[in-house]
Amino acid sequence: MRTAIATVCLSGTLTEKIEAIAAAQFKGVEIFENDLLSFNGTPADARRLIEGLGLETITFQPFRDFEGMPEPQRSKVFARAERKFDVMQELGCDLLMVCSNVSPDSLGGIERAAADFHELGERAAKRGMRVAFEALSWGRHIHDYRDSWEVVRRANHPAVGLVLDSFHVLARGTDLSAIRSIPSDKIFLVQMADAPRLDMDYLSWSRHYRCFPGQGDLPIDDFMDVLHATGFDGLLSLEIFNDRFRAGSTRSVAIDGQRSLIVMLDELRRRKGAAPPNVEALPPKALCSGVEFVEFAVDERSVVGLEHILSGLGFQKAGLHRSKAVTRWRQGDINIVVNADKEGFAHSFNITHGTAICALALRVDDAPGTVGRAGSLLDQPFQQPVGPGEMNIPAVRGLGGSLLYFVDQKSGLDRLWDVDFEPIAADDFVGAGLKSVDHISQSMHYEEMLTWLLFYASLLDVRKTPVQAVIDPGGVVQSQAIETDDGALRLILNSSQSQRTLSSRFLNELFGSGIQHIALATDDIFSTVEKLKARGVDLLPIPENYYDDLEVRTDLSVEDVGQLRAGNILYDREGGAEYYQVYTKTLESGFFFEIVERRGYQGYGASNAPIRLASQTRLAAEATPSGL
Ligand SMILES: O=C(O)c1ccc(O)c(O)c1
Ligand SMILES: [Mg+2]
Repeated sequence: MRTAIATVCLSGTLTEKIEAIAAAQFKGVEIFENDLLSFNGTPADARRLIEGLGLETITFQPFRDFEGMPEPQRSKVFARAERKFDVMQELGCDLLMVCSNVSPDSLGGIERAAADFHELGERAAKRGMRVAFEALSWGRHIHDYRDSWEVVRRANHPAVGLVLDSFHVLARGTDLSAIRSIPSDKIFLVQMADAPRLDMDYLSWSRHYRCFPGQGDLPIDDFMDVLHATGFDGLLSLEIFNDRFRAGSTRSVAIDGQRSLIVMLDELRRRKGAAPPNVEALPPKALCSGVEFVEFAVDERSVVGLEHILSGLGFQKAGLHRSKAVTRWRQGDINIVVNADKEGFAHSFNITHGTAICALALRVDDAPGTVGRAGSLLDQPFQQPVGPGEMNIPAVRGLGGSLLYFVDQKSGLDRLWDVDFEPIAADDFVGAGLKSVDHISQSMHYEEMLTWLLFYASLLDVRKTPVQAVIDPGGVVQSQAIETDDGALRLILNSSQSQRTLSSRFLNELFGSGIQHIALATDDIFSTVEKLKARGVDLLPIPENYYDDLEVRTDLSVEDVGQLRAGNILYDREGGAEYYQVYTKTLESGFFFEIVERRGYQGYGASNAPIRLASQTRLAAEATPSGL
């Protein structure tokens, strides 16, 4: 299998795209015609650029509106093809990709199209070239791979082959079984693209929403299984048209592409017990059983405020780091590390971002295996010097330059609290009933959302939930959860295109993407809220109207609603399952805590989010001097 990526996937100029593609360790590239037309140099210059970086141009595309044209257009189309062969010769590319005709002038008929392709094959072969035919899902006469294959079959020419594009095949829900009987040597190119499930016309869906395999909802694995059944071992290339990719980081999107292919082929290997040659076997996805700790980077000033909040929430100072200005705060199964050291990663993070979460540690089944997998997925490993006798906890770089640590039992990494910390005796410790980290909510730039989705989903054994649009007073926030089947790990990714949402404002405050809030779980929200109040914790006030509505919307008694109202507790229900949420007021840095109680409930209270966001926005406006 030779993998490649189309230049159309990436932002930037042709030069930037080619450099990013080479840096992401691709060996092949599809040159999208517009990238060549806008390149300030000859095709031979482009060839030097491409080949100079060790890349090969696997195809030049698209050649449009070719088959089934009546005269005089037909002759013109062939003349145009000859000109493109000239360009390809200079470019060093031997495969022209032709997509099915969309012109209203084109005539239907498989036989007519096959005759056109036979002639094009003759012309290509004379120059040592080949042509490959793709059925666009919105093609005028040909929009089904079974028809494009019939055209190729009847063209009956060694220089004429088929393109299978997973988007066009899967978007239409075409039966995949016919792929099994296509001779693999007639499949000249496979283009891979996933997409979210959207109800819209094929063209708009394809041109704006495609994404890398695994980032969307299409049954990519079914497609790969039938392709595998043909014995296909040829060119497999990513072809993504996506507005976010066009605005995103050229380099990181190229790496995402490579990462998506590595995972997709490894999954194929796992399902089939074998894979096409040259496909590397990865360690399995990490089984994550929870969050071991959350680490805050603070300075001398902010440490006081944070520790005050932590005590208010019922945390106890449980350990002092043996060699650094770092403390462990603990309650139930939750560990919060407060890092005020003047050296090292947390300090640098604090200088750049202010008081913020600089690291997250996950409990996994096999920490060395997880970092091994991360390495194969082109994640960025992280190392910093450790003190004598201290534990070296493996980590990779995560969102916004923060760290993601992995702790396991197998390697003894879970002994870190005894090894690295001097315990502080707990005398009269009474917590607030907080048990575990329920979920962690991260805000990021809109263009990065698919990057981090893939980052987590490629490394960890998690599933993603459908994207929700949440209404903030300043705009719409896209929100997506990534979770383990048992809910031991729940991460929320948030992003918005508006600059005025709290999510975007947090990014500005933090100077980057990061964790905006952590939800902690209790088994008794009412008792926890009582304890927090007694400790003077300021909770986010919720408007009266919300509780009035709860009285009529649910069958909760007036007393029940009164209790919710008194505690500023939000409530949601899914069938018989119930969810309770309460929020601390937002800290200076834009960060806040949430406390939740789940009674069989699996969601995140999406219907309450606009109420909470409006309250937070109102409070933020009151706190900001008007400037008048
Ligand atoms: O959107 C298009 O026109 C287009 C062009 C070339 C392709 O390979 C494709 O899948 C779509
Ligand atoms: Mg295509």
